[in-house]
Amino acid sequence: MPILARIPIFKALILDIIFIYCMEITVDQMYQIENKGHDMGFLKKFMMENAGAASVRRLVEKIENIESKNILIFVGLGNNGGDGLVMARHLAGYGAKVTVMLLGTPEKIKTEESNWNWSILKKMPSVKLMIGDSLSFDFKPDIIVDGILGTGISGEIREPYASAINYINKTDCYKFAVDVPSGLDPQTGETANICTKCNMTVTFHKMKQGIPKRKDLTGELYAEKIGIPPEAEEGIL
Ligand SMILES: NC(=O)C1=CN([C@@H]2O[C@H](COP(=O)(O)OP(=O)(O)OC[C@H]3O[C@@H](n4cnc5c(N)ncnc54)[C@H](O)[C@@H]3O)[C@@H](O)[C@H]2O)[C@@H](O)CC1
Ligand SMILES: [K+]
Repeated sequence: MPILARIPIFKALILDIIFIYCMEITVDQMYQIENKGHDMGFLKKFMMENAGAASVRRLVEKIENIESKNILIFVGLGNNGGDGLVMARHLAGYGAKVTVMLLGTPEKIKTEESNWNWSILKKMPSVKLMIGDSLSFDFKPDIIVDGILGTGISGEIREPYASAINYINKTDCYKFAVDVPSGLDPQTGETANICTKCNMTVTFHKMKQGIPKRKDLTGELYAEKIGIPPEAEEGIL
C-alpha cells in the first residue's frame, strides 16, 4: 500500500475519489442500461415519465409559487425533448403557465415515447404548443426548460437548435437543463460551438462522466433515479 494511503485521512480521501469515480458512468453504458431495462419490460416511456417527474420535483422544490410562473419549455426532436414534454404535463398539473416550443415539426419527432407524450399534450388546452423556429413569444418567461439536446448530441449545433440556445442564453430568467445543458458533451465535458448556461441540471439514473466537469454550465447538479431496475446494470457496470 502506498505510504500516504496508510494515513487515515488520505485513505478516506482515496476511498472517496474511488467511490465518486465508480458512481459515474459513460454515455454508452447509459444507453446499454436503458436498452437492457427496456428489454426487461421497464419500457422507455416509463423511464421518460420518471425523468420528467423527477425534474419537475426538483424545480418545484427550488422555485416558490410555481403556479404563478410563465414557463417556456424548448424541446428537441429526440428523447431529451420527450422528457421536456413530460415536464410540461406535470407543470401544468401544478397550475403553472406552460408553453412548449417544439423545435421542428411533430412528424419529425423521432421516437414512439416522445410522440406518445406529444399526443397527450395536444389534448391539453392548459399547455400552449408552438412549433417551428420562431423565437418570438408574447410573454416574458420566468423559467426556461432546456430539453433540446441530451446524450444524443454529436458535432456542432445546427439550426434551429443553435438559435434556441442563443435565445436561452440571452434571456434573463431561471434556466433548467434536462439531463445536460444542450451543447455540452456529457461524455467529455467539452462544449460544441454553443451551449446553454443553466441554473440547475438534473441528469438521470447515474452521473455521466463529463457533466460534473462543467458546473459552470450545469449550475446545481443532481442525478435522479428513474426506476430502472439495478439488474439492468448487470454485465454493463
Ligand atoms: N438513456 C436513458 O436511460 C434515458 C434517456 N432519456 C432522455 O433521452 C435523451 C437521449 O435521447 P436521444 O438519444 O433521442 O438523444 P437527444 O434527445 O439528445 O437528441 C438526439 C437527436 O438530436 C439531433 N442532434 C444531435 N446532435 C445535434 C446537433 N449537434 N445539432 C442539431 N441536432 C442534433 C439528432 O437528430 C439526434 O437524433 C437523454 O439525454 C435523456 O434526456 C430519458 O427519457 C430517460 C431515460
Ligand atoms: K438538455
